Amino acid sequence: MSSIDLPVPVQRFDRPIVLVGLMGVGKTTVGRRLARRLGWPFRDADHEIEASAGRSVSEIFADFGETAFRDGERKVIARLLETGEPMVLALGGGAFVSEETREVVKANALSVWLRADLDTLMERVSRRNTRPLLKTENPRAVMERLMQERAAFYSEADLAVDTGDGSHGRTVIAIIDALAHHLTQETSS
Ligand SMILES: Nc1ncnc2c1ncn2[C@@H]1O[C@H](COP(=O)(O)OP(=O)(O)OP(=O)(O)O)[C@@H](O)[C@H]1O
Ligand SMILES: O=C(O)C1=C[C@@H](O)[C@@H](O)[C@H](O)C1
Ligand SMILES: [Mg+2]
Repeated sequence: MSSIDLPVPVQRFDRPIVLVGLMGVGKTTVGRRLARRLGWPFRDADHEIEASAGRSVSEIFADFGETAFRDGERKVIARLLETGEPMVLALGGGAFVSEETREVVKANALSVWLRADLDTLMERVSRRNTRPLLKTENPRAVMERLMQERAAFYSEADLAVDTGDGSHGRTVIAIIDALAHHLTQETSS
């Protein structure tokens, strides 16, 4: 499929698209596919921090602490979005909690909150043991708490898309449909 098959408002859209949401919801894997579908570059805030620190996210948490990770996260996201280049950018799960990051995203990009229920999230995060916040006795309780604490921040995103229990491909289509709808409403208002 080429970009010509995309809805016209989406073909014309040229601002960065930022994916937000909880760990395991699909920001990285869906974001990469969405970028491919749009013919745009894909960036992932976690991967950018890892590349600049020369360490994994878990190692950064262990060696420098969460506060240092959050500082680096804010800087990386601001630097990526300052360029104004069209890209799909997957944020780390906690990045949108920062007011500074929410402001940078609002000024430079369109944001999409990817959602899933607790059971789906726990099933998805169980596939890889790379998330320092979930290396605890009761990761489900941590996820449930983060879900409650962060909902108000995520709800500031421009769009919300349920990832359901379907495939990555279906989520990409749902994002493109929601974007087309949003852009059509924006131009008619
Ligand atoms: N829509 C989907 N349907 C089915 N499986 C999915 C879907 N989205 C993501 N997954 C799977 O869930 C797992 C977690 O996805 P991913 O790593 O993209 O999450 P993330 O939001 O980037 O998490 P983190 O915030 O920890 O980086 C992966 O195994 C991925 O293949
Ligand atoms: O939800 C979070 O706070 C996190 C999500 C991941 O993407 C990483 O940024 C890190 O593991 C922290
Ligand atoms: Mg990710």
